Amino acid sequence: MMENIVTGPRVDVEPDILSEGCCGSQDCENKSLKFSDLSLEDVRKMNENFIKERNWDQFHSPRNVLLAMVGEFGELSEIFQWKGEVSEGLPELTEDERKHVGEEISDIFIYLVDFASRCHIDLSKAVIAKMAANAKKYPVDKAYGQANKYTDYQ
Ligand SMILES: Nc1ccn([C@H]2C[C@H](O)[C@@H](COP(=O)(O)OP(=O)(O)OP(=O)(O)O)O2)c(=O)n1
Repeated sequence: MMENIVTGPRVDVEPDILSEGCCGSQDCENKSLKFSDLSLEDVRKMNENFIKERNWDQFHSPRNVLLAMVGEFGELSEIFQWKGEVSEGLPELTEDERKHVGEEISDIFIYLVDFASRCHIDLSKAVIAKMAANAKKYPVDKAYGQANKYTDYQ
């Protein structure tokens, strides 16, 4: 068992976080929308270790990582294609499909963090800055209850 999945050299073990509380499955009583605690920097470091151990830096140019991420969006879309509208919590999907969604969004997220890092963009700062910009562009008094583009009320 590994002491620290973030700073340790390997990440291919069962991390403790997986045994803590709700798995998010449809049968689980705790359908909380809260995520378990994990920082973007933790993900970046874990993935950096994963890539370095395999000598894969040579393949992970920003362009290659971006294309890999787009490919994973395609795989995610395949789960939903031809199904019609799907409600929050995905009750229309089977348990296997729901698990598959979790895997594909994780691939997308892992590639996104890698992409940001390869572009030398601090993703945590960029997200906070963008959310602040969004709040300015979409003031509550003007945007409340309507989904128009901000340019409609400028
Ligand atoms: N050169 C690579 C290959 C894989 N990965 C990591 C990032 C993704 O999280 C995951 C992607 O692995 P696969 O390409 O095997 O894709 P899937 O896991 O989606 O498998 P499949 O395409 O069979 O569904 O592994 C990576 O960082 N760099």
